[in-house]
Amino acid sequence: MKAVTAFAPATVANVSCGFDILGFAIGDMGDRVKVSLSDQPGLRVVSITGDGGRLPLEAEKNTCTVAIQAFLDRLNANQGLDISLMKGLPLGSGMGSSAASAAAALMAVNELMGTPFTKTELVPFAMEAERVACGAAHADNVAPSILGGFVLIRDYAPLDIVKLPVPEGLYTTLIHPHIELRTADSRSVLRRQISLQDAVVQSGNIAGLISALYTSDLKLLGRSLKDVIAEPYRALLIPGFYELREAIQKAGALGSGISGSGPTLFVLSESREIAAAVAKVSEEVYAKIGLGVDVSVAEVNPIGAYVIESV
Ligand SMILES: Nc1ncnc2c1ncn2[C@@H]1O[C@H](COP(=O)(O)OP(=O)(O)OP(=O)(O)O)[C@@H](O)[C@H]1O
Ligand SMILES: N[C@@H](CCO)C(=O)O
Repeated sequence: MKAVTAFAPATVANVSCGFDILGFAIGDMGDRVKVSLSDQPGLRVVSITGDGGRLPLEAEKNTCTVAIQAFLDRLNANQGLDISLMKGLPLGSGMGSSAASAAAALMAVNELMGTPFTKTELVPFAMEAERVACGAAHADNVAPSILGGFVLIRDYAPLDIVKLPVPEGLYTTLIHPHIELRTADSRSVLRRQISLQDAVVQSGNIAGLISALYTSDLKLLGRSLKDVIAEPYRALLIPGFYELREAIQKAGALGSGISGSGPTLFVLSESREIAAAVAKVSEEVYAKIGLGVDVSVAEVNPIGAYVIESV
């Protein structure tokens, strides 16, 4: 039976000031999904590795199968499919774990079915998976995971996705303290209303960030990494957040923020050396706090999801 395997990378959603509307794909860590044609009707998750046995096998709960079901529904198709998921990302980390599974699954099934959709057209199917994973159909992880690079979701109704330029010489340090934060939980601490003053501050920073990407002005990019909407509430859920931020600034970073809904922090730097220095001070801060941490340095992933093998 024909089978296709695809990969989709980790993502940094929000990029500080762009709550639910900005994200970028990062590095070469991600999830792999194999989708095989089957004689049996319906969708089956036949195996999951790398998740410590924690992810659901039920088709209506796993983000791979939820996304594929939305894809098949749009085609009015009811092809039986077997799905194998190889998790490469930690759950509840803020690195777009649920999104990477959905994005890889869609790349694979799209290839298997003769590529009826463009990459951009796959995004709404992956958003349905996010709705199941965290209660909100946000696109700022799934869109960059599928498309690569920096992506703006200008509007959700109707969906308007804009690919943004990736400036050269940008390095990201990802700091993942060993706690787990469910996106649904870190969305529940947010305020439903914001003040006019905060709206003005946030708009200025989003505009600054977009401008910085087009002009490759890395200092402006760093200055624009400010979030007055989500970070003040989510920072309280991340041990050592303010201490870490101070150490990061002293190490010479351009700026930093919470990756997606946390607990991972992303830090942007203009050289690999500074990004490595940020990694070192982060390990020191967490050693002092007594909490384990994984730290890595990566560049923006410009490609996004891709097909690895079609047999
Ligand atoms: N294939 C899957 N991969 C990952 N998570 C999945 C998958 N299928 C279902 N889920 C559910 O999604 C939730 C994990 O998503 P969550 O949004 O908390 O983490 P994340 O994707 O790493 O974070 P973030 O969206 O902040 O980047 C878990 O509750 C998990 O059960
Ligand atoms: N924009 C989403 C991203 C989750 O990774 C949030 O901040 O809740």
